[in-house]
Amino acid sequence: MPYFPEDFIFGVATASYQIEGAWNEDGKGESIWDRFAHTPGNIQDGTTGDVACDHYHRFEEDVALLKELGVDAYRFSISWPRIFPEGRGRVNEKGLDFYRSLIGKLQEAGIKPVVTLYHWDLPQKLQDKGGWENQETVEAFAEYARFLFQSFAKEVFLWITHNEPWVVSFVGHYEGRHAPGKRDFKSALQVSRNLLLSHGLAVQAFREEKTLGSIGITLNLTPVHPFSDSEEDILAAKRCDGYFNRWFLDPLFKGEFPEDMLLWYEKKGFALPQLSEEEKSLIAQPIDFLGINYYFRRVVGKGEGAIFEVEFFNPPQSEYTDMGWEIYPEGLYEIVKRVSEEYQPEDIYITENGIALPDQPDSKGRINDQRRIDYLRSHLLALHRAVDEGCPVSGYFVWSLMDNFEWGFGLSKRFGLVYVDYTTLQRIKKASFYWYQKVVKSKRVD
Ligand SMILES: N=[N+]=NCCCCNC(=O)[C@@H]1[C@H]2[C@H](O)[C@@H](O)[C@H](O)[C@@H](CO)[C@@H]12
Repeated sequence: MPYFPEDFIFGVATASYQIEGAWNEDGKGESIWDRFAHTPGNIQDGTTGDVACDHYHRFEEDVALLKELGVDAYRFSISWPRIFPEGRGRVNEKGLDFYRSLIGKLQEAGIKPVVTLYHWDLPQKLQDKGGWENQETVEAFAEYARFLFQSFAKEVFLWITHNEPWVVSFVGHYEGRHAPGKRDFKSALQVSRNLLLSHGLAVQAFREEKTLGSIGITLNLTPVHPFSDSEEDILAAKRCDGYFNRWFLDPLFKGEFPEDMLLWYEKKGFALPQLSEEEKSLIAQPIDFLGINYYFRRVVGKGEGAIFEVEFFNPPQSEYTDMGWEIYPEGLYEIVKRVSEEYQPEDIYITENGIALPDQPDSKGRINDQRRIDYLRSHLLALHRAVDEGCPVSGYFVWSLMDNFEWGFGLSKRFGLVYVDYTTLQRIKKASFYWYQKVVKSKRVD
C-alpha cells in the first residue's frame, strides 16, 4: 500500500480570475481576462468570470471547506489588478485587505498559503501599452512582486512567480484562444523571453527582501511520444518536446534557449528572442523548487503543420476527459523522472493535476464522480513510483478545490472536488472530496 512521506504536502489549487468574481469591486482594475471574456465570441459558453464562484465574498466558507478537506496547503493566485489597478503606482488597499483576510483565515485553519503571483490576469492598462511584449510590463511585474514580498514577508509557504508561461506565451499570443487573443508567433517568442526576465527579477527581489518561504515557477509539462519509430516521427516529437517543454526548462535550468528550437525558428524566418549573458544568468539563478502542472501526454508524428510540421494523434485505446485530453497516468512518472535527471531541480511540487468531468447531482443531490477518484488514484500511484525511486517531490495539489471558470470554455468544464451550482453558488462536496480527505489524512493511496 503506497504511503507518501509523513511530511509530504497534499493540497488543492485555484486561481483568482477563475473563482473570485467581484471583477470590478472594491477598486479592482480591469484585467485582460475581464476584457477578453466580455468580448463576444471568445468564451465557448458565453459566460464570464464576473461572478464565477463569488469566492471574493465567500472565502470564509471556502476556507472552512479546505479545513474540512484537511489539506496541508492551499494554492491560490493574487489578482494583480486588485492590488495595482493600473498595473503599477497606486495601491488598492481594499484589494490587499482581501488577501490579508484570506491568508489570515488559512493560518487560523493551520493551512499553508501557496501564492501564485501571476495566473494570467494582467492589468488591462499594461496590455494597452503592449502587455508582456513591452519591457515596461517586466519592470511593473518586478515592482508588484517586491510589494507582495514586503506585504506578506512571513506568511507564505511557497511563492510561484508564473503559472504556465508556455500557455501565456503561445495560447495567448499565437493560438489566440486565451487573453489577449493575439495570433502572432513572433510576439509569442518575445512574450516568452519577457516572462522569463520578469521571473528572474522577481526571484532577485525575493532574495533581496529576505522573504521567508521558498520561491519557484510552475510549468505545464507534457511527455511527447512519437506516433511511430520512424525517423521523421521521432524528429517531430523532438520538435514538440522543444516547443512545449524545453523552451522554458532550458533557460531556467541551463541558462539558454534550446539550440535546436532557435535554429528551427530561424529557418522558419522568425526573429529570435535575444538574451544578454547577464539576462541569461538572471533567468537561470537558483530557485527553491519547480512546480509541474501535469494533465496529459502528446502523441505526434510528421505532418504538414505550418510552423512545426507535426500532426497530433489520439490513441484510440485510451480514455479521454471532458476536455478531450488523454488519461495517461504514467506520463506523470515520466515527466518527473525526466526533469529530475535532466534538470536536477532542488525540489518539485506537482502544483496541478486533475480531470474535467460532466458532473451533475443525482436525484438525492449527490455527485458520485468515481472517474475523478480513479484519475487521481492512478496519477498519485504513478507519482509515488517516482518518489520511491528518489525523485525530489515534496507535494501534490489537485486542480481544483471547486468547479470554476475554465478560461475559453467558461463555466462548462468542471474540475472541482466540490461542485458549484452557478445559479445559487451553493457548494456541494463530491465523492472525490471525501476520497481525497482520506488520502490527505493517511498519506496513503488505496
Ligand atoms: N494546446 N494546449 N494546451 C492547453 C494548455 C495545457 C493544459 N491546460 C493547463 O495546463 C491548464 C492549467 C491552468 O493552470 C488552470 O488555470 C486550468 O484551469 C487548468 C485546466 O485547464 C490547467
